[in-house]
Amino acid sequence: MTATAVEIVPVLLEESLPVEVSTKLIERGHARRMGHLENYFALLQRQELYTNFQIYGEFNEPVSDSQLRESLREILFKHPILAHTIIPKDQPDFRKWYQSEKYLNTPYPLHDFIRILPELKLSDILINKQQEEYSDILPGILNEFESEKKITSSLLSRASCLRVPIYDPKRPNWRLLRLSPRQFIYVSNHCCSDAISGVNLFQDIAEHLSSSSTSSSFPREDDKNDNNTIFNYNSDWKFFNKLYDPITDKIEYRPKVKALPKFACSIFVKSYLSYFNWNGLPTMRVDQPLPLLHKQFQFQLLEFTNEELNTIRDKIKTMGCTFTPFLQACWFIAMYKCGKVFNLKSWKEWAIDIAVPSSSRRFLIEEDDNSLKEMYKYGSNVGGFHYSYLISSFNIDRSENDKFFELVQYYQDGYSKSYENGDHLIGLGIMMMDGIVQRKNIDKMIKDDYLNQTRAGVLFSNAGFFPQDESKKYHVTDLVFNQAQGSMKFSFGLNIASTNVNGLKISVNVAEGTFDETADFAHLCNEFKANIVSFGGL
Ligand SMILES: CC(=O)SCCNC(=O)CCNC(=O)[C@H](O)C(C)(C)COP(=O)(O)OP(=O)(O)OC[C@H]1O[C@@H](n2cnc3c(N)ncnc32)[C@H](O)[C@@H]1OP(=O)(O)O
Repeated sequence: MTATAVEIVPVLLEESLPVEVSTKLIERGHARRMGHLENYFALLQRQELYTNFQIYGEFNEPVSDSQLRESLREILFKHPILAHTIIPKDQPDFRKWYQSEKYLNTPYPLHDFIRILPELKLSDILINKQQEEYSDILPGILNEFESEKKITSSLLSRASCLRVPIYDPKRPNWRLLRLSPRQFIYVSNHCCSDAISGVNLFQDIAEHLSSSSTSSSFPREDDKNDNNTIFNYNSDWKFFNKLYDPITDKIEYRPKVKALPKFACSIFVKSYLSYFNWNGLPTMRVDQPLPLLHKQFQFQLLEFTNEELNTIRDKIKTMGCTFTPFLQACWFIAMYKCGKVFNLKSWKEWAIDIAVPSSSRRFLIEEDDNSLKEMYKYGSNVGGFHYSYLISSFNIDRSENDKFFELVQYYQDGYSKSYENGDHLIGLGIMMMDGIVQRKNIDKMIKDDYLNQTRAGVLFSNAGFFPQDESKKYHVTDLVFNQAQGSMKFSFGLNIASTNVNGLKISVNVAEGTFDETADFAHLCNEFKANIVSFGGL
């Protein structure tokens, strides 16, 4: 990196507390500064680089507003990270401030504070009750749902444009959208939340409703029992657990110096020897007018029943593999065979990059029980690797089962190694290194890296398999995970989740301009589906 003005401006240490954060709140563990990873997701919002991710969740039974309110009350006391908001820097127009040259040219090694909200009402959570704020987008989503009564590609496409503002003094960084008495969409701007958190919220609501007795564990003061209030901090603060320490305090994301040459090589391959989406539009900020934002990605939802999922799971298990590398191989072969993605004549196009996010909770070291994993079940607790794969290795026909599973095994080995050798954390860990945090403005670094760039490969995000106990009075019957890449430089996005009730759901998206015709994207998705059917033993 070259020397820039960023390096010579003295580090600004914000020693004084913002007015919204008292020492009392900090002592109670109800306010603290964000960690490096939490700050990364906050900067994606303040620099307008990412819209949201969603988890569509369906319950077997209707869930009323009052059931929802009571469940959230219990869950939020236990997991106060769900009740947080971020406190902006003390600037009159703080949104402009975060995008000003002055801010962007100053390193801020101390990140902004989060604190538990002073009060939370169900109407702060339910988008349906925020008609005014969402007037441009909500009617379209609800009308779309009314006509189909189920989750569809075009509904996901609309939902991918929802925004959840950060730095809201009254509302947290997530919302619920009620589609019907049983069907909801969890929408998060990714601040202190990830796909697993969204799934956990649905599962915890079902768990609470299945087990709830008539008396609450957290009695309310009578006058607050207004059918809307979830909590009031002043009267309820004793019920809240402490906010956990940022996961980056528990897990070392920062790479060892000896890992850096390999990382530099991989950047070289990604930059000079890889697939680039020259036809697509360059990446842009996400604060675009809605019609333009809506057009940026095309979506397709692929569905497999639970019986089909079981067959696939059995087949890949007998081959000694897990699900993600299997799907990954099916996808790349489809990209190759559809004939419309790779420019096979270019001497520079050898590889394509793939980023696979993972839950970094796997790296938490439990002392005596599972309490740490339980504590961190909500949060932006992710890692992931970002590799390049040889395009020529994808040339496999559906008749070549052995060759196919050799490729899956190769990916599988890569996964296993990445959990041990630090590859899983290095991409995010680089921006947490002291030399960078102390000397650079991270917002600027990421913004410059993400914006106005040609898109490249694939963001392959598998939230996982979430088995449900169908004997429980309330349980989750369906999950769909969806997001658009925003300014993250990927042309293709796959977001995956499954249950043992309604099976496997894969939301695939492609950036505008990648294909000349809509039919080409449909063809790619059909190839992908046909590969899953064929190699999955269906
Ligand atoms: C907006 C955002 O939040 S982005 C981040 C979202 N993504 C995540 O959080 C990623 C969470 N997932 C993980 O961390 C995963 O471990 C990965 C993606 C790194 C690797 O996945 P895998 O190697 O497929 O599986 P993993 O070892 O976790 O799987 C456990 C089991 O579930 C199976 N499985 C995993 N995903 C699925 C699925 N979608 N459907 C069915 N079964 C699945 C595996 O095959 C494996 O089965 P087995 O125990 O019978 O062998």
